[in-house]
Amino acid sequence: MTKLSVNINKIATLRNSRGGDVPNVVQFAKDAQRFGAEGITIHPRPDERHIRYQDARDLKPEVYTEYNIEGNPVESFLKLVMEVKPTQVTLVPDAEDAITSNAGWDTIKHKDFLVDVVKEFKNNGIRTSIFVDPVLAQIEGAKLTGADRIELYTEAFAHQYGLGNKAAIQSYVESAQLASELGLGLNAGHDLSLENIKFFKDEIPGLLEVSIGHALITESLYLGVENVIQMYLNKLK
Ligand SMILES: CC(=O)[C@@H](O)[C@H](O)COP(=O)(O)O
Ligand SMILES: NCC(=O)COP(=O)(O)O
Repeated sequence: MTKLSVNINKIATLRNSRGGDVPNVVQFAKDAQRFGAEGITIHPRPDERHIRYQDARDLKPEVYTEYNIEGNPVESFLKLVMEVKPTQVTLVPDAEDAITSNAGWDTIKHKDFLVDVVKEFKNNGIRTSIFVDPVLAQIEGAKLTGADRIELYTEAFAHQYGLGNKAAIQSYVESAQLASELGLGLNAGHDLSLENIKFFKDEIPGLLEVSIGHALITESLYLGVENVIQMYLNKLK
């Protein structure tokens, strides 16, 4: 059984584009859970260009499924996560100006830093996950940080799958097998979609959770737009 955690960054992006509070991210999270989402993921960035730190606090009492906060553990992020105490924190090594996440951790180079951060989160009862590329040495490194889980960075898989290259799954299968041998839980995310999720899930053993945002919101627009246009036309008769 693989849990679906809905990443609501894009809802905040839409809200911020107009000022005001439409769409309301807390209401969206409540509705997403009502519709079956098994978790809510947010990825606050230091510039707060989509999810804001205050959103993370406002969501806390309303997220009764798994609450997953992702981000680079800079000082302000550490403080926020300690205050909000989500179910899980996913550590992602984003550069400040990155448009979106574009790489997993170098868990070997940053081992000492990650060990300290993971220990602090675990001491506060927060499950920890490390965002990594499907590279065996990096997964061994993630194990040495003391993290509970890894999140496999699936951008490369999604891109190759879209080009018809299903063999791109191989490094993810091997990564999943190693994670299982090492006793690491397995999450995955980035650019997963209705097009590629079934294949990914079927091929990857022990997949505990996927977090999906960009495609899920885009697909929701396309799958909903016909209905909404008809509703407007009915009101304009
Ligand atoms: C870690 C990951 O792959 C996602 O959290 C992704 O980075 C979403 O962030 P943006 O919504 O800022 O693209
Ligand atoms: N951890 C990945 C995530 O939360 C969503 O990434 P994406 O679906 O927006 O690419």
